Amino acid sequence: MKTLAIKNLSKTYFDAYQGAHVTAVRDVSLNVNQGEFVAVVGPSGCGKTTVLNMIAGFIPNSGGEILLDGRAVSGPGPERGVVFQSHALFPWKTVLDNVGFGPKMRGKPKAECDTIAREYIALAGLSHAEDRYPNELSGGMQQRVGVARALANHPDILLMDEPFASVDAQTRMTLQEELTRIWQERRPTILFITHDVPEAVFLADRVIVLSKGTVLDEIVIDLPRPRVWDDLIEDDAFKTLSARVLQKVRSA
Ligand SMILES: Nc1ncnc2c1ncn2[C@@H]1O[C@H](COP(=O)(O)OP(=O)(O)OP(=O)(O)O)[C@@H](O)[C@H]1O
Repeated sequence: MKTLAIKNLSKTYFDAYQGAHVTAVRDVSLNVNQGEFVAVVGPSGCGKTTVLNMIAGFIPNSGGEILLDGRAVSGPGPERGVVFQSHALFPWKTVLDNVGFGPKMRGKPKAECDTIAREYIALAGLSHAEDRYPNELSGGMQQRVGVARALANHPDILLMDEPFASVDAQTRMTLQEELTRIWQERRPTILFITHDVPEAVFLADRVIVLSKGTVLDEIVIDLPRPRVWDDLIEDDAFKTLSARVLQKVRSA
């Protein structure tokens, strides 16, 4: 069982403007079990991205520990796939080569990279666009490529930092539905950061509310799957859970 276990994690930055240390994350403990979809919500500045960046290994932690499958995280690694708001695709590579980049880096021959890439491109509903370049794609399509590229690496965990924040509301809802479909088909372990409460409740099995750098509450989302907006938007259980999470975030 490949569990992400975070224990008493903390992060202190030196803020050059204030000329002082600021604590961005304090004493955060949380687990994400294999195949689970966990969302972290909280107001701006509560430390969401800092937590994700430490798990990704992009920045060192100041205290506590991060264990993936029992091993301490030190630096970035292919077993942790990351999807950001800005998709960071290679502009000079086609969709096929963007998605096949991870397998290529792992030394796989070109034909195998293409086969793996095509599988995930199809999963993301982009088979018709595999020869296109990123600047020929809409924002929503670019984000789908980012998800496919991360999954093609077969990561133990997918770390997603506000991946749908820069697309329009309609596309965002479609991407949320697609992500839950992909999750149900493949069951990747996902830690999803967002400040959008309905998004967190729609996607996750569990929502963790972060406040001022620490865990305020954890709410189990026991809504049935598959989840589609047409069913949930007026669903009483969805509304009640969203209101509960929102209340926590507002009290944060
Ligand atoms: N490199 C840095 N140097 C100094 N302070 C930082 C740095 N990065 C983040 N901080 C501070 O740490 C705190 C947490 O920031 P973080 O970006 O993790 O929050 P967030 O919850 O992701 O916010 P948002 O939703 O606005 O992205 C904030 O007070 C921020 O100003």
